[in-house]
Amino acid sequence: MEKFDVVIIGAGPGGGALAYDLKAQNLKVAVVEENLWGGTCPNRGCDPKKVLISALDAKRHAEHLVGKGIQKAPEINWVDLMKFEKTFTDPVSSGTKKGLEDAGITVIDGSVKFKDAHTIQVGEKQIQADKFVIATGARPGILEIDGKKHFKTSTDFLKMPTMPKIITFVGGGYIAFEFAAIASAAGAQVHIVHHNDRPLKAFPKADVKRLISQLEENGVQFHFGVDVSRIDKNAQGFELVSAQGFSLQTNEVFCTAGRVPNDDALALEQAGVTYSKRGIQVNDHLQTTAENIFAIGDVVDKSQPKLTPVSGFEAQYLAGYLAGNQAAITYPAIPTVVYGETRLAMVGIKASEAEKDADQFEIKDLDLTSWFTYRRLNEPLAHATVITSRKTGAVVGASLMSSEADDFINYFAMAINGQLTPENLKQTIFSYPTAASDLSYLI
Ligand SMILES: Cc1cc2nc3c(=O)[nH]c(=O)nc-3n(C[C@H](O)[C@H](O)[C@H](O)COP(=O)(O)OP(=O)(O)OC[C@H]3O[C@@H](n4cnc5c(N)ncnc54)[C@H](O)[C@@H]3O)c2cc1C
Ligand SMILES: NC(=O)c1ccc[n+]([C@@H]2O[C@H](COP(=O)([O-])OP(=O)(O)OC[C@H]3O[C@@H](n4cnc5c(N)ncnc54)[C@H](O)[C@@H]3O)[C@@H](O)[C@H]2O)c1
Repeated sequence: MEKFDVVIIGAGPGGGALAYDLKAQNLKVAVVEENLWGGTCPNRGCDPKKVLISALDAKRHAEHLVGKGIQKAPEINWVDLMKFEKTFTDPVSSGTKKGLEDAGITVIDGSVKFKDAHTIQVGEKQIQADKFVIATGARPGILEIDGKKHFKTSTDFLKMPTMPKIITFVGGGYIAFEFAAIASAAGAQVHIVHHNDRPLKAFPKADVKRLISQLEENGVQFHFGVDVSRIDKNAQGFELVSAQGFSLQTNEVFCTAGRVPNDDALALEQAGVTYSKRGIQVNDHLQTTAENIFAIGDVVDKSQPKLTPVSGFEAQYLAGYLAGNQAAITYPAIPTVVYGETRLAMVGIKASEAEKDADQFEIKDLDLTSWFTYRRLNEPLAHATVITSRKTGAVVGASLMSSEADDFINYFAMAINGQLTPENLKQTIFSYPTAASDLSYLI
């Protein structure tokens, strides 16, 4: 039976990064992957999504400048866009696997099941290790309703050969908002059906309201307070039905009501690892309830957002811990972004929390549409909410909305993590005219 120092289960951004770090410590490392090497982000998540966002950007930027130097806005050709997207996704799996192999890491294809805390089964093979790291990520969740087999998922959307005339997303989270923006820019009639009145719940209510208005102006239709209970197939496509009498006809329906951790097929009971529908339970060393088994990334039950750089941060932490650094994991302020024509980005303390402690925090709420940075693009929506500490002057939180907010939020993340004050910022010269050169007017 083959034996390793560490076996990593799952070759996504978390597992992949950890494998290189542990190999650099001269450990005998193997990675097991059951699907595409590279995991969700580069194959069926962030990266292909952002390729589609590039086409949306080109169209919307041009639209805003029609009559201001641009003659006509371009149209998105979905078939060509998909071909372009494939040039990014097609090489990922083989390239990732080869990269690991070339670094001297053992790569094994197959699904893992634990036999005990030191042994796994992969196909016919049993493999032993001193330590295991579970980095199996998450998969699209499917609502338990009649006709659920008709649901398509985010993975299907990102390889959809043609854009349907009418497209519906059930569940108003990151994926629904991002794909709705893409699909409507590509010419589809788009619906988002959400079970309550609070989509994108983690983001500030006022910002989400602005985003909804913008999407509505682009033709997206929202249906709030609707619990879809059945999907019926018919000649035109599908009918979505609720017990309260809601009915909607669509050509395709996507379940975008959250993702579920891949912790249920690993036979974790055999290894003494505690897990639930929320993910694998870990302590502040990312150690599971089995002493020699750790977990990182989207498969972990945690309060931090489940994002690629968070999986990478945990991989980096765990490599340090296994090398002997005993400190508990502490997360920096984590920026999160909803992509679309206007990005909605936030980091640090939210305005809703700061409002409760007005003695401690100052909140600036600014419409930026008339600022040079956004007026030159004739952007319809540019907004910033910035929260600073009254005591130190340091920035502690921000939420930003603009076509540049996905990049711009990173300056705020650095300012928060570095506890930068306006005085510190004055010591930096930013290139001008850029969004960053507006920083001193915002903080
Ligand atoms: C549509 C979409 C868009 C997204 N956009 C963004 C974004 O813009 N920015 C961002 O930061 N994040 C984004 N995310 C989230 C991001 O993709 C994840 O947070 C990230 O991929 C998590 O990395 P991971 O390594 O923890 O897990 P994953 O990337 O999911 O990798 C886990 C791997 O484990 C494998 N595996 C599972 N079970 C087993 C088993 N039993 N045996 C062997 N292998 C197994 C899987 O096949 C997979 O390859 C997006 C996700 C989706 C779906
Ligand atoms: N830009 C990014 O960073 C990005 C983009 C896409 C995905 N992701 C990651 O993937 C995760 C999953 O994305 P997602 O959009 O599927 O999930 P999500 O958790 O962001 O949103 C799911 C939404 O569905 C709603 N919902 C739940 N049950 C429902 C029902 N029965 N009917 C209608 N609505 C229902 C929830 O209230 C929630 O608002 C994200 O949380 C994030 O971790 C990140």
